[in-house]
Amino acid sequence: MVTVAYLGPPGTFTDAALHRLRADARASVLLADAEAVPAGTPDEALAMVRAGTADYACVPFENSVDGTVNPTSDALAVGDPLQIFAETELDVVFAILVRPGTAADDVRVLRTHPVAAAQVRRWVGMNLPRAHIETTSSTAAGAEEVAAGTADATAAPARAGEINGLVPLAENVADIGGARTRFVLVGRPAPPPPRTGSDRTCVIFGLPHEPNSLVQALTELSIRDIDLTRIGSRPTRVERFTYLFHVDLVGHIDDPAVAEALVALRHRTADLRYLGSWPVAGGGEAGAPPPDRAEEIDWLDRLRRGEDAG
Ligand SMILES: O=C(O)C(=O)C[C@]1(C(=O)O)C=C[C@@H](O)C=C1
Repeated sequence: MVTVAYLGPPGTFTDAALHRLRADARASVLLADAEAVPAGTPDEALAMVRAGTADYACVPFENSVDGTVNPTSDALAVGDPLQIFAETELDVVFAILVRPGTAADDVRVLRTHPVAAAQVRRWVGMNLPRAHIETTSSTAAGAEEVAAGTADATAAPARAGEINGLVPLAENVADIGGARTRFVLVGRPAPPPPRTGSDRTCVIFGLPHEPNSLVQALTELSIRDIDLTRIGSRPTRVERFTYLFHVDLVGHIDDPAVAEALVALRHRTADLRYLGSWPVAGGGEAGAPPPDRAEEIDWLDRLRRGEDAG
């Protein structure tokens, strides 16, 4: 039986993302009849995969308002290598959940996930004037705390309220409309899903403290017309003030341009970690796909065979 760890408890956005992955034709092949096991943090879910107590982990990866989900990125960057096999995206809107009978004026402590807090802070400031926002491990953990009486309110998916016997003070709350979060399905290294023509590849690497090292690494992508969709740096936490670069690019390891760029990046960077190539959510557009160079590769093959290359 396949086991999939996810950022729980039940009722989180990640729980909803896992449901969506189960319904996705490609990801459902990996997740058929999978047993879902809640974990307290992305790190814990990924550690279960590394330890072999789970086959996959479903974790939040990137939010359109708050950016990269750092606890996930940091956990992917160190420890035994892991690989991303699928992604899904969810619209993120919040219900402000309270125990029945709580009025807006009664809310002193609102506890929710830090990424959720970043998306409702303005609304809370305007509508819950006495509330102080504190952070907790997930939105649904916030809902459990409200049910237990250790917080007065949370910002969470409406389903977290149904599960925990809470009621909404407000629904469809979001400081910036149209926010989305991207979630990924992570497993131990294995052949990536086949190239679809609308794929993403993720790498993490270190760079020597030398002039131009970042420019040179990025030039390996730009000269091959490879589109970057996300770049960030995070402290290595090993040596003070040294960083790892996290890069998402458009294309698949089986795209010749991406394969060449990976070889070149491996040469120019330190500790390059390949985090996988996988189809973009919903078969949507990833961005400009890398050129396929089919004509040039054919030309090279003909040269190798000693044929008239033209
Ligand atoms: O706490 C949850 O419900 C989560 O699934 C985590 C998470 C995140 O890390 O971004 C997911 C989506 C929302 O952006 C807020 C929180």
